[in-house]
Amino acid sequence: MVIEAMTNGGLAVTGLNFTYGPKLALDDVSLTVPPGRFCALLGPNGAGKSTLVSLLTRLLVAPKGDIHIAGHDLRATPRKALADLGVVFQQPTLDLNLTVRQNMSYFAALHGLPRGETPGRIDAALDRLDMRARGDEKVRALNGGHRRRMELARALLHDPKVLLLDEPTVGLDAAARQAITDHVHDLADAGLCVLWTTHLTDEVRDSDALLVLHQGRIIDTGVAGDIRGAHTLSDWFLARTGAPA
Ligand SMILES: Nc1ncnc2c1ncn2[C@@H]1O[C@H](COP(=O)(O)OP(=O)(O)OP(=O)(O)O)[C@@H](O)[C@H]1O
Repeated sequence: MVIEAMTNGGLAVTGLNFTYGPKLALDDVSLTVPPGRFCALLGPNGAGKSTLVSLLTRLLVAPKGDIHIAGHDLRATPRKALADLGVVFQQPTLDLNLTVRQNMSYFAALHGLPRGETPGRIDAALDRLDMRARGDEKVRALNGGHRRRMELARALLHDPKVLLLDEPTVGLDAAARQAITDHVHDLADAGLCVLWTTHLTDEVRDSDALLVLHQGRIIDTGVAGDIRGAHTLSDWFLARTGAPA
């Protein structure tokens, strides 16, 4: 499974460690997510989710361990690895005074995408999220759910093989949370490798791959429905980590 994820479009992490001074934030973290899989990384506050996201996006560099994105070693070939990674960060990163298309054009330029291809790519990405009709509106005019959906469309603009989302539903109402969760499951069904971090058990489907991160360690890994057994995932998670979800 590790070899498959390393070579054909998935995500593979092996033996990752990270400390903030004396504080051990990640302890020997390994995981694999193959293409076409929605993997939920579930962890209570302080588990180390944001640290892992920072390492996967190279905002931080781990002293120990390896990360392969779509077969590219992030340490040895960071440009190639990051070119295959789409990211939705926890905090929105949109210019509210620009239109949806303008925000996306700027991102396309940052990624070095050919100018001639940009309008077509924007249309395709907006279509995937049912957002084409909103393309010429200023982001300020969109509600929180549509802003997130737009960020998701933007993350797909360069056609990444791996999509990373860091608690992407923070601040959204129930309907918008459901919509964005459904959209990302559809993207995984269409072949994308998805790693979705959350502390909310209701975002995880029984058929999803599940990794449970607690105090910097992966303590459970498997299919969500198998892991929770006869309990609700919420009850199981509370018993396992002591954290309400
Ligand atoms: N800059 C920092 N300096 C020192 N300790 C830090 C720093 N950032 C995070 N930590 C600690 O590292 C551990 C992991 O934090 P991290 O933010 O990665 O967890 P998290 O699962 O993302 O939590 P949350 O859901 O609250 O964002 C926590 O104990 C946290 O207090």
